[in-house]
Amino acid sequence: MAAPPVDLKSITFAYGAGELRRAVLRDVDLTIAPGEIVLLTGPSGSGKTTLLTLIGALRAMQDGTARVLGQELSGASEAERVRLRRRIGFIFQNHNLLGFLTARQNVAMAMELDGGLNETQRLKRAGEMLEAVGLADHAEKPPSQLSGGQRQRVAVARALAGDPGLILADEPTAALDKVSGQEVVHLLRDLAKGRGVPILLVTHDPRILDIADRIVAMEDGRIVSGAQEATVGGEAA
Ligand SMILES: Nc1ncnc2c1ncn2[C@@H]1O[C@H](COP(=O)(O)OP(=O)(O)OP(=O)(O)O)[C@@H](O)[C@H]1O
Repeated sequence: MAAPPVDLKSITFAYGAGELRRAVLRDVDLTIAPGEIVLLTGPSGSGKTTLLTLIGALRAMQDGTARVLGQELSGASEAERVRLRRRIGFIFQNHNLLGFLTARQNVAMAMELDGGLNETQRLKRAGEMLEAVGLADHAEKPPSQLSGGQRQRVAVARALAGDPGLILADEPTAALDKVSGQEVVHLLRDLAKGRGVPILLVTHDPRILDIADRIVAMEDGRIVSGAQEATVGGEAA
């Protein structure tokens, strides 16, 4: 069986030092299987975003071991973390598109670090990705001329454009109405499933739980349900 793209063991993390030190993750174990879509839920402050940023190599680990796309994060250098980040597609609540670039240029930018393509090829591939998210007619517009749902679809296209091994999404529907939010996550699910890319998505939004293969619930820095992947073809864990 292929190695899991995400394999966390005994992750413990605290912010602050000395008397201000506060544990926000306690002994977290989590495995995500190839192609699996996992939703991470739980009350505000339970540690979801902190866990996502550790997996995304956006902050340094403290205790425990985390293997993400084959890279061990415990003791990893900044250069190793940067290399890993380039292999991950990130989607955030407020889309993080650059206002002075068109939708197509925003998507193409995600491929700049992947030296394999020249600019013409990147812009062509960006156009194909925008078509895949239903925005072929909007490719030359800046984000300010797009609706919230359209912007988030550009963010989906951008996250997938670099052929990532993993997608990490933090509240991608928080700023969207029900219909736009569902459209965005269904699109994300279909594109990721078609490519076999696993997704870890943090959400408070009960309207999108149906896209999940598994729902992981956190409370006060611990996973309280869903830590084990479902056994494919066997009984669920
Ligand atoms: N940079 C930081 N410095 C200090 N404390 C932090 C920092 N970031 C988060 N925290 C605290 O850590 C705890 C966990 O935060 P985190 O953002 O991981 O939770 P969350 O489950 O994602 O919450 P939400 O659903 O509100 O986004 C919270 O109590 C938060 O106040």
